[in-house]
Amino acid sequence: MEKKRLILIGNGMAGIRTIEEILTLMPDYFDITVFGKEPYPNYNRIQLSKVLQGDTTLQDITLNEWEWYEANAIRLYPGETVIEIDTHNQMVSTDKGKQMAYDYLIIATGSNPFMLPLPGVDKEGVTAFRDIEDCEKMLDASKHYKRAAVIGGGLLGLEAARGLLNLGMDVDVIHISDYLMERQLDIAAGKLLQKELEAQGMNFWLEKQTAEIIGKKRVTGLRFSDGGKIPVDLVVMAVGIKPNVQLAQEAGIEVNRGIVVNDYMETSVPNIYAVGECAEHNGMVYGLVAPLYDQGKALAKHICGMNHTGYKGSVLSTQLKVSGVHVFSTGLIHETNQTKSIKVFDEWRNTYKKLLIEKDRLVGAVLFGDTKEGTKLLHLIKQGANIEDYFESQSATDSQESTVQAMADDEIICGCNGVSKGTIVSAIQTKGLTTVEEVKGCTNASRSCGTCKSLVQDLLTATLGEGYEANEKETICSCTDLSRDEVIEEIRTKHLTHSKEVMHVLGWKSEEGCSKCKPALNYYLGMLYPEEHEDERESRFVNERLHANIQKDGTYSVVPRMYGGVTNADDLRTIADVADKYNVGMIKLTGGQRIDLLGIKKEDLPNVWKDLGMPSGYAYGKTLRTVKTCVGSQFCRFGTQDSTGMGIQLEKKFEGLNTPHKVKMGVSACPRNCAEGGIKDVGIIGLDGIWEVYVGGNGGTDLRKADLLVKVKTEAEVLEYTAAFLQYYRENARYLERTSHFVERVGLEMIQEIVSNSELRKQLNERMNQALSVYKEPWKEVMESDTTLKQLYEKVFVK
Ligand SMILES: Cc1cc2nc3c(=O)[nH]c(=O)nc-3n(C[C@H](O)[C@H](O)[C@H](O)COP(=O)(O)OP(=O)(O)OC[C@H]3O[C@@H](n4cnc5c(N)ncnc54)[C@H](O)[C@@H]3O)c2cc1C
Ligand SMILES: NC(=O)c1ccc[n+]([C@@H]2O[C@H](COP(=O)([O-])OP(=O)(O)OC[C@H]3O[C@@H](n4cnc5c(N)ncnc54)[C@H](O)[C@@H]3O)[C@@H](O)[C@H]2O)c1
Ligand code: SF4
Ligand code: FES
Repeated sequence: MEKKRLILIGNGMAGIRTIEEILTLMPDYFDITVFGKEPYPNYNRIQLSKVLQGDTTLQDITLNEWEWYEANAIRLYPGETVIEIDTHNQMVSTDKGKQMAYDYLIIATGSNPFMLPLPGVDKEGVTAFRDIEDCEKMLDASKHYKRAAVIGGGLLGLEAARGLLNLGMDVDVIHISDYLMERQLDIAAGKLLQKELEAQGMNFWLEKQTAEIIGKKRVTGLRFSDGGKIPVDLVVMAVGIKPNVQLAQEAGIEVNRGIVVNDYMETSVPNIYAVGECAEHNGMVYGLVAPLYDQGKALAKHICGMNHTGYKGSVLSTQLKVSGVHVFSTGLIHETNQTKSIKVFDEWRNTYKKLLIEKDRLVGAVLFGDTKEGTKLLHLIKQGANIEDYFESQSATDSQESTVQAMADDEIICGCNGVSKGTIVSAIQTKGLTTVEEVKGCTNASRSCGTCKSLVQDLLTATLGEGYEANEKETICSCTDLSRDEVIEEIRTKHLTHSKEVMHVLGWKSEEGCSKCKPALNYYLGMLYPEEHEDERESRFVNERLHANIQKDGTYSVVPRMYGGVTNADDLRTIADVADKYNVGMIKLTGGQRIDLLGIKKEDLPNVWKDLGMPSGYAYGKTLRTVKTCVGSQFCRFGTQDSTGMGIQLEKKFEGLNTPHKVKMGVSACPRNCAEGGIKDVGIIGLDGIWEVYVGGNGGTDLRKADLLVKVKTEAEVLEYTAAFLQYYRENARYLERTSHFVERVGLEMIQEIVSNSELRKQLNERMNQALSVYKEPWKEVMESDTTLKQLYEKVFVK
């Protein structure tokens, strides 16, 4: 049988999902051609926010690799735009002069960002946030400019603003309404959200209309309709989207706001369908993937000739993808004459919940601070459930794991992809799935925004029991299917010594690797072969390459080593002279008892180091940072041991050691613990005649109290046990895993068992000494290399 010719216009999320559904139903029925304006395979547009926020990379957001099109015999024309549809002859024409006939045509052209028609909107530095190109523009601008303005305080604007903050920019958000996300939240939640985002560093201008974008060639500022002005170097327009309907309109297809479709996604012209953000169903145009995927499912069934009831519209739910902020809304947001509401505001926990009820039926919900109930509420609203059903369902306990256990089989776990608990559990059981990645591949759950990932994990745990965690395989990154342990094993057995070699021999999917695997491989190779492996500086993060911390304004900070936090008058005088000579912007004492010189120009760095004549404090690296000490027995009347001396010994021994993540230490001489060892990676407390060694503490975002590893009698033993712990951590932690997470993952008992075994401890110490033996002071090394000086610091160094 001759295959039917199916053409898809738009290689985006809704169109390709429809093709996937069609392939599942009738893999060999159509001869498929896809035209995509963007020069990429189908990627996850949703994740652009995460790319901007630094949580993932552009390489990692591809949904369907080139090989997928090939394997499914799909002819893909990337970077090619369809410019005309001839509905009479059933042909399409492209901007590259191609003409192609179809039996069926699907239009999935998505939306265009709405750009306010302001004077100056075409200036350099003004961008939308819709595609990879926009994302790259922002990433690039953040390297050269400081001040960003986002126009529009909706979902997109706030996610963009968070990304720009993460990129080191100052961010103003200009919003037309009197509170944020007014289309998705009520005023109470909107105000709580504003407070939270202000605490994160965003600056808001509410009830403001932008009147003009100022600047010559490039934007330099914004003028508001009330006459006020603000200076900016980058403007991101996020004031909504417009369905991309021009092509359909010109072809005579019925268009209202979007391309008008019926329940089967049929347009007004036979054999032409529309799906996604460009389609209008029952007067609704949707801008979230969940309804678009439902449309795709309905269209696939229809085009494959299956019996079905068609698409009936969707109940929407939204979540903001900004870390540290939990907001959710679904169904009706605002009270009406017919609704009654339940509102709970917990000022102490900073949470807010509003439920809207119409004739005893739950019709809407807004959550702030705690969104655990989101999926359940969405499900109940979709079902048209009675409010009593909700109260009954609340009898489940608060823990998330028991939340999934208490869910009914038809409850939705992944809102974006419409995947129910029953589907996931059955796939785990019948297909032997053991990881989130496998569940994603098999059911699509967690394939879009990713917010349901933890629920999928809970379902795996609930279904597989204790065995799940042991089974979960986390690959290093999407360049490989191998886990960290597998890669290390292969490096060891095949004696691979360079990252490129590892990627080549182990069949990396991308030749160059990505920002996740490159520094990780460099670390693993250095850890395995400290003497043989030559550090691959180019794969390190910028601060480590330059041996200084880059600051918001593009200058650097310099922190010289100050062993145990002890200094002297000569060193202080030298530091003062350097500060004067190089116009240091600020001299600041750090939390780790050192002196930070801030505001130094990149080209001055080598000369600053030379004039200081002190070793690098490594305030920028994945290595030992500081050893904070208390004054101890020498001066303090409570001191039982020489904590300062002990700290200096530790710092001198372990300085420059490459570790999976930064390592901080603290040494105190009595339980008052003035050096705060309880929140350090290694904390030492001196008591009468003994030293306690604590590990795995953290004082940062994931606050964790350190665990007591061992009690010893001598300073030599402190050094020996610390070395054994650190070497065990170096050899077994994942790259970028802090000791706090490592200790939790591996378990304190296991670590105690290893380091208390004298033979294993001896071996760990030997390997540690080998690693330490190759240490070279980095600032000195840079100053001795003309090539590095020229390549990295751009100015000839005065030797
Ligand atoms: C930064 C960001 C974050 C988001 N976050 C979320 C989220 O968390 N949750 C959520 O549900 N939704 C989110 N969305 C919205 C979601 O991405 C969209 O709803 C979804 O991508 C729409 O899919 P679509 O296929 O209709 O359109 P698109 O994905 O835009 O695909 C349309 C494609 O068609 C191409 N095209 C257009 N005209 C032509 C032509 N004439 N010829 C050939 N090709 C053409 C376009 O270039 C585009 O590649 C987000 C959007 C953005 C921009
Ligand atoms: N987490 C998510 O689900 C997510 C994230 C990003 C984007 N998206 C989707 O992408 C699309 C675009 O998002 P969006 O935030 O641009 O659309 P939106 O329509 O949700 O929000 C636009 C916001 O801009 C404001 N605005 C309008 N005109 C303005 C003006 N002149 N000055 C200042 N503010 C003005 C509006 O009041 C509104 O709050 C939407 O469909 C959205 O659902 C979803
Ligand atoms: S920890 Fe104890 S010994 Fe050290 S400074 Fe504080 S009180 Fe004194
Ligand atoms: S809820 Fe978005 S991917 Fe599952």
